[in-house]
Amino acid sequence: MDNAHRAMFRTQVLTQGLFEFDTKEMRKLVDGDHVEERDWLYRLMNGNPELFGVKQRGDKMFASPDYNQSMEQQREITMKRIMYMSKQGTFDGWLTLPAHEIDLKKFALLELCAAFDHSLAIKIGVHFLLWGGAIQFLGTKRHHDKWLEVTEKYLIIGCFAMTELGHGSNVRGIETVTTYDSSTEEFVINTPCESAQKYWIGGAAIHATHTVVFSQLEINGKREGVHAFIAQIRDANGNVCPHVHVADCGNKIGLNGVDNGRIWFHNFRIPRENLLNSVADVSSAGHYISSIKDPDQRFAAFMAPLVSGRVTLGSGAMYSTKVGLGIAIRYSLTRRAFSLATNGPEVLLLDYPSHQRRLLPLLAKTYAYSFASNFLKMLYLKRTPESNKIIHVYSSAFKATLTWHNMTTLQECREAIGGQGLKTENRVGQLRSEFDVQSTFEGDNNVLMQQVSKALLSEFLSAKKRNRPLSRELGLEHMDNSSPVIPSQLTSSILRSTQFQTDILCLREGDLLKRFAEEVSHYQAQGLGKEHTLTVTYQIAEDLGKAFSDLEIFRSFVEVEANVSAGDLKNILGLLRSLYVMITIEENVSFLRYGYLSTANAAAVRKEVAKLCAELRPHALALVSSLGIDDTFLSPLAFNWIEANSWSAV
Ligand SMILES: Cc1cc2nc3c(=O)[nH]c(=O)nc-3n(C[C@H](O)[C@H](O)[C@H](O)COP(=O)(O)OP(=O)(O)OC[C@H]3O[C@@H](n4cnc5c(N)ncnc54)[C@H](O)[C@@H]3O)c2cc1C
Repeated sequence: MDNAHRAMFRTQVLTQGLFEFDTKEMRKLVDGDHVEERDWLYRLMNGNPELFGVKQRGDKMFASPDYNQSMEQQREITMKRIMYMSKQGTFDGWLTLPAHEIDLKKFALLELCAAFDHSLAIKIGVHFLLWGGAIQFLGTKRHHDKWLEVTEKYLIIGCFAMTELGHGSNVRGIETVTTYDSSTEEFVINTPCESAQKYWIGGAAIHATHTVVFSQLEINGKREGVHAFIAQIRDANGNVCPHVHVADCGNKIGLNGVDNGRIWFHNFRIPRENLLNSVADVSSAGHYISSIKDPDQRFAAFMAPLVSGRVTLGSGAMYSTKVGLGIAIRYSLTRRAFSLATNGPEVLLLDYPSHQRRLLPLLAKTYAYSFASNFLKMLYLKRTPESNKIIHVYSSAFKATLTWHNMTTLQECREAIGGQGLKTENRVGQLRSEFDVQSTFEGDNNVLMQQVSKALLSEFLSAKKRNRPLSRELGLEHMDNSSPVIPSQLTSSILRSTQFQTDILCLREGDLLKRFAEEVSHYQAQGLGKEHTLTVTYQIAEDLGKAFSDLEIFRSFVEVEANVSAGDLKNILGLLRSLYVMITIEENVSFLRYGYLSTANAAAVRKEVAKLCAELRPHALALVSSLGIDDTFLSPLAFNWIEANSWSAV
């Protein structure tokens, strides 16, 4: 490489800002916890070049799966990586230590796995969080003693069979049926029709030896609703057990390292003890017993294992978003295109205001969403039986918002790096395919958002009926006061104030919740049933779900900032928060639709977005360096891409 090119990579990447903040301190805020353990896992992966695809490109090393391998090869190497990580102690204590000691570490390491490869994270997640979580949350001592340790050591491999061909989001509608035979004290599981075949079950096609089967329980001809059972589907030699049929779901648009499969059961018998019985049990004589009498509450209790999955999907999505932004923003600091004057130097991509507008708001959102995801993990960690409903609302809203953001960001990053985005080596486009599935699994995003609005409505109506204050846990207490008033003329300093930002987001949420309640009551007065009413009011419900999510994400940002003392770090956080709020307002038409902003004020917000982007531009490199992604997980495009593409490197 000639000297001119060398200088290009040295000087442009080191563009200095007006002030400098401590990138290590920022990383601690973004990661939230277990920074050293995350670095330990980076070292573990980078230390096994063959298994983790670590290769030299130019003057740097990069670790990445080879997505050009066949589906079979990708599955095999994913399993090998897991077994290697297991041997190195990565999963020690994941199911046997008390939750408050291990959960955050578990989540931290899963985030790292997601940044390396989604299949790796999902395959581990299915085994530990879905299968293992079902045993933990739905089982009792007899199941914990028998299954948790062997699961943690990978002596068995678990999967989670909930979805069927005919029913996904509507779990209550599943058709697999389990009856009880008191003469042998066994349950008998059956797939009564083709739409009842279990579908998409991660691990079922090849590796899983055991599964949790979700099924309708029928006792003495009476349907007791969905229950969960343990079933061994393969023997120690990997042969499928009698009375079970398994088929492969085949190639997917991404996530081919996970062996998703289909399962049918034909008079498949399991011992009575295999019913996961923390919620309900069947006596040896065949009597159904449950301390939860309300079928709705009983069903909700069976959905508990899905919550931890939702918590980690959001945080894992943020990690792959950071990889995309790390690559695209670093590239935009070294790549030039066109000059603004004849014979003038070509302009760096990130010096174009339009390029800043494409990437920097996504970066600000990623900071905001990372703080929100850390908040959610703490909420989950401190859970009590009473807080389950609240966690369900937050995890649903954040899972949807964060995974949607992940897709938008990866697509924008793929376009921002131009033609290089097509090269699998550059990761961004591939990550987009690998993570696409997140918006529909572990709760379809649209369905989850409906549940958020429903929960807010039910809290609002219940508080009104009982004449009590609105829930602080859901952050609705602001509605007990009069609605905030937005200044008629918004200046830059007002727009950047936390007071204005709080007011506008609260105004929107409060107003939408009241409008939603009014619309629902209007339709009910016309004689429409409760469920039907909720389907025709979907537009306002959709706006409300987003409003709740945006406000709570903003609040988690403010909380992080409050714990940082005055100085450069706080200054940069202030800019990021303001950009997060401005872009949220700019992108959501609801602020104009319902009149929370005048058109003049909406124009002021738009101008502020551009101003904030320009102010953040000098900090772009420091901001992506603080995201906690090891250089090896980026791609040659993020560094010296000329060297990596030189003739000598071919
Ligand atoms: C790669 C992969 C791995 C998976 N792994 C597992 C696994 O290990 N175990 C497991 O049990 N499952 C697994 N799943 C299944 C996954 O959880 C389901 O795909 C998901 O729950 C959605 O169900 P569905 O595909 O039947 O879609 P549906 O629920 O039928 O949804 C289809 C569409 O209808 C919309 N819709 C649904 N209900 C409503 C409504 N009330 N109002 C308006 N619109 C609605 C949805 O928004 C969606 O756009 C996996 C799926 C994939 C693709």
